[in-house]
Amino acid sequence: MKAKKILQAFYYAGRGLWVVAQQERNMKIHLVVTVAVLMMTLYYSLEGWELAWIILSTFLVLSAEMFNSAVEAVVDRCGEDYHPLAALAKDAAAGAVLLLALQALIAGIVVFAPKILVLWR
Ligand SMILES: Nc1ncnc2c1ncn2[C@@H]1O[C@H](COP(=O)(O)OP(=O)(O)OP(=O)(O)O)[C@@H](O)[C@H]1O
Repeated sequence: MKAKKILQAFYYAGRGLWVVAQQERNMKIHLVVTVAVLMMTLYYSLEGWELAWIILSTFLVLSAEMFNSAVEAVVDRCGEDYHPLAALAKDAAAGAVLLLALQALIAGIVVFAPKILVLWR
């Protein structure tokens, strides 16, 4: 009985990932970037700490986008009419994604830029 509940929770979580990946344009962009970063990670041999930063940054951005989609859905469920609090909720959630995307960009530059520059020299 308990095992069934746990499996069900995984199913709902997986369904959430699947639906957001299918419906949200920004999540599709994040996933394309994730595949590109994965390919770069396989191409360049990364140190343990570099790999840890890339994996952490990637998962943080994807998770933030999931939360952003959740906030958007809840706000839209509350009503379509304009409300400053609805704007604040959506803008703040989008801001969180932006902050983590910037952090991921910086981590990507710190890790990959030296390796790419070596190839150009
Ligand atoms: N009900 C609302 N009341 C006030 N402002 C809103 C409302 N809905 C959306 N907005 C404003 O419009 C912006 C864009 O909202 P929208 O729901 O289109 O999200 P989005 O970021 O474009 O996401 P997506 O297009 O991926 O669903 C919000 O960040 C917010 O500033």
